[in-house]
Amino acid sequence: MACQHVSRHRVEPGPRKVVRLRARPVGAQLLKPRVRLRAASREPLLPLPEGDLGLPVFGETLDLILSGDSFGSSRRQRYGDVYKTNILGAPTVMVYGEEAVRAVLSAEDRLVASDWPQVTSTLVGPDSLNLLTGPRHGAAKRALAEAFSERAMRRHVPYIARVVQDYIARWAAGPQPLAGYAACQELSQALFDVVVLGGDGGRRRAAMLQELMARLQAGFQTPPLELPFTDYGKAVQARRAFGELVAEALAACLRRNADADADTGPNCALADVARAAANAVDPRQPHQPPPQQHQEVLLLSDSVVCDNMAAAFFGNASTGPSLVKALQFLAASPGVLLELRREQQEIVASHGTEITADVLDQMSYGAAVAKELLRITPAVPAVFRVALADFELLGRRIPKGWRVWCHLGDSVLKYNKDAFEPERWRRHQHQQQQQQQGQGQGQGICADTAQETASSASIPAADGGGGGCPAHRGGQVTHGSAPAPKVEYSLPFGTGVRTCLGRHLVFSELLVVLAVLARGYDWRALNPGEEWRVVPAPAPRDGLRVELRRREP
Ligand code: HEM
Repeated sequence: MACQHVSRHRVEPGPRKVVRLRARPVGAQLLKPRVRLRAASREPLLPLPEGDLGLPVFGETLDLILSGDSFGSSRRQRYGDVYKTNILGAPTVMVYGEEAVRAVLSAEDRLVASDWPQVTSTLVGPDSLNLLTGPRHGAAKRALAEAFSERAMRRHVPYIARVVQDYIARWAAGPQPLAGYAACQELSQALFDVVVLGGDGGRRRAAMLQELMARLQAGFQTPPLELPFTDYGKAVQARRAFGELVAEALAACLRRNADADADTGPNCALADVARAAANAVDPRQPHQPPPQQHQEVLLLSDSVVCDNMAAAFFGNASTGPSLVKALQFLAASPGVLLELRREQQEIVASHGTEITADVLDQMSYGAAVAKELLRITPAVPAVFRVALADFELLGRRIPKGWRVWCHLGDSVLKYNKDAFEPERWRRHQHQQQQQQQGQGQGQGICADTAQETASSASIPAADGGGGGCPAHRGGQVTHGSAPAPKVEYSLPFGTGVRTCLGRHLVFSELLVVLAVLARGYDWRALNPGEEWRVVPAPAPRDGLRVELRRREP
């Protein structure tokens, strides 16, 4: 969803104050704030980024559509990590490179803001995380965070495993070849149903959710003409139907929450949110302590909850494309699959056959594969912002009102040309460990590194960063003696205050899928080199047909 929209913004002419947005070498961020904002500078106007604004009105839109990912790679090569273009009449700055992307995304609400089309308010919701800004966004995110936290997701792992096992067993028993992409989308909806909505995850509900999602997505790609037979009108109806589904699920959750003795398994995320809402004290009522300074209060009314379940539902649309990459890239990499199988054999020998959170913790190779699946052909190639003020980035002036596209990894320029190489994450982890030993534990180690080494299978970085210690991601190591080789950057879940809410869910699902496939199945892709398209959303061009069967014991 993050890449589905285009909107126009007024560009104000003339000289203005420029705020300096520094992209620091990432290692230096361990000690100092990542972005240093200077008071508005009086110095002469900085140059705009290099690049071409193209034809009047159309800009370079046609070129972007026709040349696909070579549009970005050729320009990045020519102009560097920050260049200007014009997409659909809106001057746009393309930003690449971990340092620059992090710098921009950490200036959310001060120098940049999320850039969503107006229909988002109708098709997702005015109180969704996507549209909320500033303290209200922070308040909503805090209220939702626990329900989607790593701790909460650990409880769901056995249930995720049951759904994944059922679906994959059904795929293997069904007609071959299997349409892998559609099957993975259905699986991702079933998992959303179980974990988020508390549904049964059955095929009927998964298909219904997928149908609703297809209509909603189509609504973003057509003129907002709300008639019963237009795509937009159907999308509005789909959003209403989703709202009713959430209302039913919420009522069921409240009944379940009230019946504390019932043994109904773990709360779904919606039930956790409903419970948090019920326990929240309204500080606007008399005799309640006032909210802390600068803390916005956002009571989780039913409509706020519903809008954010819709936001989660949209976010979940990126999961199917990520799961199907497991089928494609493992089929094409027998060595990786062999290593995964070996790891699973060891885990089964020591932990038995059940798949739990503790089992996922043991999947250090599986975690490397999952990170690589998130890195390669990323499901969300870029996130979109608009500049709220003039600011400086890498010596260039980004004018107020311009759109800013932040690309989430080097892999975005290598769709269909990139190498699938989970080993890079093991090398990376090894480097981190060496760094830690060289420096003494706990000294100058960033949170990303600490989290990765605490649990080898843990999700990358609390801010969604995919690469662990930044000192290894930006190329130049700044807190060790010897420079490490340049490592590609990968921020599949974004970074900053808008980091993906569902990242722990996605990572758990990916690990479970890897474990189930490696333990019990053989498969081959009919077209192992099948290319991916990027527009309107990343997906294998022909739906990835695979022949899948249970392994002989
Ligand atoms: C592989 C799957 C996924 C990928 C690659 C992904 C990626 C992202 C990215 C890059 C962002 C940041 C957007 C921005 O900065 O503008 C984001 C935000 C978000 N994601 Fe995900 N996502 C995935 C799955 C999910 C799932 C499963 C959920 C819900 C359960 C979810 C819910 C959200 C929400 C609500 C936001 C908005 C956060 C905010 O604005 O504060 N996502 N996602």
